[in-house]
Amino acid sequence: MPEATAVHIRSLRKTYGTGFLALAGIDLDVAPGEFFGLLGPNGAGKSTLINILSGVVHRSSGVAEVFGYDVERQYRQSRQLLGVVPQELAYDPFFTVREFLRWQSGYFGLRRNDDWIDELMAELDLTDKADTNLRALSGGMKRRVLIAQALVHQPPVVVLDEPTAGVDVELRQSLWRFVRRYNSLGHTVILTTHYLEEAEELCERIAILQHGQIIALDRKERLLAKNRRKRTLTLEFDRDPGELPSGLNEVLLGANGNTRVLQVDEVLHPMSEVLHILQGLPAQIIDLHLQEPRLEEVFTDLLQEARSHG
Ligand SMILES: Nc1ncnc2c1ncn2[C@@H]1O[C@H](COP(=O)(O)OP(=O)(O)OP(=O)(O)O)[C@@H](O)[C@H]1O
Repeated sequence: MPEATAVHIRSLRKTYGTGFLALAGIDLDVAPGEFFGLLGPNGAGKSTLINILSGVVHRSSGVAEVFGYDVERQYRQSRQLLGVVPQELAYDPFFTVREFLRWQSGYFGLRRNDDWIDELMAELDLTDKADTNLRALSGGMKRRVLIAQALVHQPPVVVLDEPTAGVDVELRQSLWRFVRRYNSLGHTVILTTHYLEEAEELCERIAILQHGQIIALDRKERLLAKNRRKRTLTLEFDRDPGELPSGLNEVLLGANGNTRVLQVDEVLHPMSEVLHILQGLPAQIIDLHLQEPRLEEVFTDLLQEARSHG
């Protein structure tokens, strides 16, 4: 296997037959062993990008490689190194879970793969469904099978396309435990999700895609820090503080009894200044809570910014 980045993408463009430009020149490198998040609103181009990597969609131009293998010219090699968990099964084969996983192993030229299949089923809590027909499985169980089938050949890169959409909390957490463990073994994980808290919890680096372009790409902490301007300050007073002094009244998000919630901008409202203003009030602060921005807010801000510049 050539020494290379796990996924290497340069000037990648995709125009669909309708003339619609779904990817407008993407540059992206994902390092081996990384847990990478690909975020973006509906229609941003995430699935198009993933489908190009897995050879389902043809690119219009540009470079797309998995460990140095071109996704089209060296399809067999690149596909062997990639496991893709689709949003759903395109078809419902008349197979039991075990048969399906064996059949999928055969696709990758693996004839004796039962040890790994057993391990996968155990890890994904599928063991007691091994002989159940796929058509008889619940949606959640099918999700597990989708993950298992993407990993039958133990690919060094696994791409999960919104794998937890519509999945209950318990299953989501067990899936994440499993994916985390797979990543900790040194495998690369690329995740697309609409659950930002999920990306925030799992991913080391995040790209935000909009209208087929990357509008932000950075380590999660830096993405959060760069946008660490607006923090939410919740104040509890010993009595109703009435109207807040000017300078703070403008950033009041909400008021309830003796509680006031402010959205403070780190630059415009340094905390020392805010506290100084508040000390001038007759009401005393008895509790105070400062919340840093979540990825959710950063995401919304970035999309709005990109829209206003676009
Ligand atoms: N086969 C196709 N023909 C024409 N347009 C397409 C085709 N597939 C996707 N598109 C368009 O390309 C754009 C990007 O779609 P894509 O599915 O890649 O987005 P996405 O980011 O994965 O969205 P979602 O979060 O909804 O899955 C969308 O506007 C979509 O309508």
